[in-house]
Amino acid sequence: MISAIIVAAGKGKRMGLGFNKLLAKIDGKEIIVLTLEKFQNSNLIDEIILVVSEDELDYFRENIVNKNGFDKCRLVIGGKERQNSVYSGLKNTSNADIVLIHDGARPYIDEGMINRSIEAAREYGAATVAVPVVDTIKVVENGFSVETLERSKLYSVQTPQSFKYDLILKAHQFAMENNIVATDDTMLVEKLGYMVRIIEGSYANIKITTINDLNKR
Ligand SMILES: Nc1ccn([C@@H]2O[C@H](COP(=O)(O)OP(=O)(O)OP(=O)(O)O)[C@@H](O)[C@H]2O)c(=O)n1
Ligand SMILES: C[C@](O)(CO)[C@H](O)COP(=O)(O)O
Repeated sequence: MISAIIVAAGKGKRMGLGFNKLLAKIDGKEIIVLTLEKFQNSNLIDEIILVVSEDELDYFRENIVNKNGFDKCRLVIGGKERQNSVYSGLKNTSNADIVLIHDGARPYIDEGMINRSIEAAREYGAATVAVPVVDTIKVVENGFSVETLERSKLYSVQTPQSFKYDLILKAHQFAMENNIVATDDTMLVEKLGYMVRIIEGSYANIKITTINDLNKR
């Protein structure tokens, strides 16, 4: 069983629309619909766990899932932080052996990334799509550069992030027991001492975060 956990329970504060940015439309379709279509149409994905906020559950059920015929999709309620939402999704999969965890805010993923993610999770246990950074990255303290990192070793990490189910569940449980907070899920697996495979993402696979991202392709 291959489950896709799509996290969509955020508030979109940096977008500043006053509502969930995933309901903003690009070319006439909600961002979350563009994302869900990719997984609904994949013949490798058996179920979609869509994680939403409690106050938006009914809206998403009627206007996103039912209206668009996403029959692979089950809705669950997320939490305060992205990490809590992912864990809620993990606890509601149906006997998954592989899970893909994906930001609802990344609508421009393609079938190749989904397929590579599944293959890599099977082979390595943990994987993430990523792209080599193109800017020079510096460590800054008090407004001054204190270190310039070696660019050839730096990657910008995206989603899907894919895992053997038992491993990512153990990693989230370890994080809760040890108050570990992470901005992505592969970091939690690394905290358990496991290696994470880096697989090819795309510079088009942006996370829609601020208003300027709405016009990017
Ligand atoms: N408590 C949360 C926070 C975020 N997310 C989801 O995680 C993805 C990546 O998070 P981000 O881009 O930061 O979305 P927001 O948290 O909504 O943005 P902001 O930080 O600007 O409020 C998004 O699809 C978002 O809906 C979630 O499911 N639950
Ligand atoms: C998971 C992620 O998309 C990897 O780049 C990113 O860390 C999410 O960050 P956010 O602040 O929760 O959007």
